[in-house]
Amino acid sequence: MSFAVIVVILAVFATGYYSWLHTYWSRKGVPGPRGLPFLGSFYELSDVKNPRELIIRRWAKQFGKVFGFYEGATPVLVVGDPDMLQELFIKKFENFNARKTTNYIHGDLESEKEEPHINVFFSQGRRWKKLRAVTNLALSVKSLKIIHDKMENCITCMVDMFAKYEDGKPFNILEYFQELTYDVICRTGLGAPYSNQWNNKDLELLQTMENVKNGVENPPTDLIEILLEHYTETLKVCDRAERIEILKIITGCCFAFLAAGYDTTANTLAYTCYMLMKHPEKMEKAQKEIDEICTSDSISYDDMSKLKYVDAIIKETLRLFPVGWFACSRQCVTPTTLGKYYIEEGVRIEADVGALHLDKEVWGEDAEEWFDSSSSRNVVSWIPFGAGPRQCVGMRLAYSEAKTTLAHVLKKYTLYEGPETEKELTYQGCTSVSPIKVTAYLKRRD
Ligand code: HEM
Repeated sequence: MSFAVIVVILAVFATGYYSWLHTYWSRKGVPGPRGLPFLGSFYELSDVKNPRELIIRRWAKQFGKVFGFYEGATPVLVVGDPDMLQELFIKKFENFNARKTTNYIHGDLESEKEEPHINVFFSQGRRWKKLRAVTNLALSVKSLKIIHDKMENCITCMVDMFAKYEDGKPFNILEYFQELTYDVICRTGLGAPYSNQWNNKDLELLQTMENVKNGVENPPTDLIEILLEHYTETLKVCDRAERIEILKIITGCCFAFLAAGYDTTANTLAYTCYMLMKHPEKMEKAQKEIDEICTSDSISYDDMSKLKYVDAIIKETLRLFPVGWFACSRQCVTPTTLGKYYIEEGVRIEADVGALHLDKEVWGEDAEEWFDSSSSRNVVSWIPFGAGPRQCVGMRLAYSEAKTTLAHVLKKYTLYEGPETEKELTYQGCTSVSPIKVTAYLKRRD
């Protein structure tokens, strides 16, 4: 048999096998797009100019609350049904404790001898439990109170820069929030010594790395130091291998904070300001609350915690613009059923956060409106931070940062919509989606 004939036979077999793999969902009676041979919908969902979330929204309209597609040969189930999501995130957490990911890139996600890039976001099983415990500690209320002043300092730096727009010039407020949230993570998380907004090429982390080597003597002032303090006693007595393990855990945490906490919070702030500009009466109500509670120049952690109306508008913004949608996923680690479907190991599940947050059965006929508060009977009908034991560990930091920022901005300025403000937002990004621009105008209040 000639070489060419062997190649043709192999190609036919491979195509047949992959086509059969792509009948996984239809064999279970689940609708959905089959996509391209071999690739499934992988290619379509990786187009930066055509955000993934918009494609999922289109498919949901076509196929309903539960549908399946393929990433290469791997089946992915998209679920917008609250009861099935409750099973996925909470009741059957042990069967679905892994995040949907591509093991080819991230290596062994569970063992203690994993490759170095593993962090709490990607890990699974025992490894995740260990990393999550450390991350919980770093982002506890106690830690947030420790870092509050530094965070507030980054915010006032940003608000000071707004002075150049007091003459009514339009500006892209999203860019400022991106600079801010990056700055906040660098200063409160990674040990950068001062604010470096709009000039952050050289993040001075060397001092922190020295601290990592030596252990810290003074009380901690940022998240790296809080983690180091946690390990101080162990670092004094442990051997080199353990020390390296601890360093890997700390750098993994820092990487996760940076990757997960930067764009998400910046986008949330930009969307909230956009909605406030469209609803000046709600901005006024927020300003009234801020004026009543935040009576001194500085806004303390306790003042921030009392801002109930500001809290409600952020939550409601996250319902309409669920910026962390891409992260709301799981992978099956032990076969089980989900709803009426039997799910094998390795199958990936994504929550259809967009459909869930706009579900008229849950939110009413006017689900697409921006209300003053988000409340629903079902615990998994509002999941901008995910749900269950793997819910976003940075949620409290995100709220505290977003609320303190809004309070400082709105205490000093009124934002308003002008001729260049986007009538409709346009989006970019593939996995995580951001508005391209949010053009704001501001007016000093005093
Ligand atoms: C508005 C801002 C934010 C949103 C909407 C958001 C959303 C999410 C979502 C949806 C998940 C997945 C949850 C799940 O699987 O159930 C997640 C996980 C995570 N987020 Fe956030 N996040 C935000 C801010 C932050 C911040 C500020 C940090 C840290 C500095 C952070 C750190 C993490 C980490 C480490 C995980 C992985 C948790 C785990 O797997 O155990 N996030 N986030």
